[in-house]
Amino acid sequence: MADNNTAKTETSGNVLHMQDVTMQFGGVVAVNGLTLDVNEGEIVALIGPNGAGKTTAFNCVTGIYEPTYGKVAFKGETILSNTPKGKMEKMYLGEVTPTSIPIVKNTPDVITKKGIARTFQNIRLFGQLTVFENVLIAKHMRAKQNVFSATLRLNRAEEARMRAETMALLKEQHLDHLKDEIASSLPYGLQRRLEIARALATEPSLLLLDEPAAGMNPQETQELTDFIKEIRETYHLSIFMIEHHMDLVMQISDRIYVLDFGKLIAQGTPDEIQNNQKVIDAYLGVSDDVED
Ligand SMILES: Nc1ncnc2c1ncn2[C@@H]1O[C@H](COP(=O)(O)OP(=O)(O)OP(=O)(O)O)[C@@H](O)[C@H]1O
Repeated sequence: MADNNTAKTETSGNVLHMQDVTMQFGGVVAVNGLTLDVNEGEIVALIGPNGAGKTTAFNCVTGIYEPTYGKVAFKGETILSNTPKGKMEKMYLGEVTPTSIPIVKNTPDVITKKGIARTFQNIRLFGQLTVFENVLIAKHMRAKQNVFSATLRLNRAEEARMRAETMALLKEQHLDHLKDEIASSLPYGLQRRLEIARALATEPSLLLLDEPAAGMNPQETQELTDFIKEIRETYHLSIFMIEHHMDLVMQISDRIYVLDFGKLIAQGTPDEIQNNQKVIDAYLGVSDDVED
């Protein structure tokens, strides 16, 4: 694989490029040679049966995991890149044969500052803080540019600016009337909305949503579908989303990637994916005893 740290990806307007990303835990290859792209302004879904490796793939983009092998580039800059070393060189079970590529490491906070934000499968708000405080903390995260400003108190003007921006964001998200509510006291659907607002506070250009419709009823899911389309336009976002609600996925995705047992088994438009036999088999589970 030709590579260097600053190489631009081939696709113009490419926001996220994952190349041969492999994540191995002991003897389990959770993600196996995953290559995919998210281009500017796209909504791209990553789907697949339970345990297919979707969340692990997200964790490899946001720096929670250091991939065992492969590269992740954001707007043409390699943000994570690794090749098996030491014991893993012998244990490696990935499908792509590793080559010697430069090692690039970045922690999740650095990756967030570069412009990638995410939400989690299990909502991770600061439950005991207010709606306002949850978003303000994310603003602070964006503002802290280095260790000095992170350890010194911010000046009053900057604090006031961040508070004003937090309020403006809550208004845009129609959450301003709830600003003093304790986050954990909100209904589930609103907690999800708040988690997205908090992600937006870091001013991302790529937003990763991990099962945003989990636990929602059909009406809430439809509202969320409209909401995701709306924030893509308002904030000029590219969106990469894991989701099990197929109605939502088929309605809003420009393109879909399908994982099964860590490997990409299909990619295409919603129409192409719906009619793909490999995808249908993966979801239904092909079994030898179905004829009985
Ligand atoms: N930290 C870890 N240590 C060991 N194995 C792990 C770890 N994280 C994930 N796995 C394994 O990797 C595989 C993929 O898990 P992952 O959670 O990424 O799947 P998923 O597609 O997101 O599933 P779901 O749709 O149920 O959320 C599973 O077999 C899982 O048990």
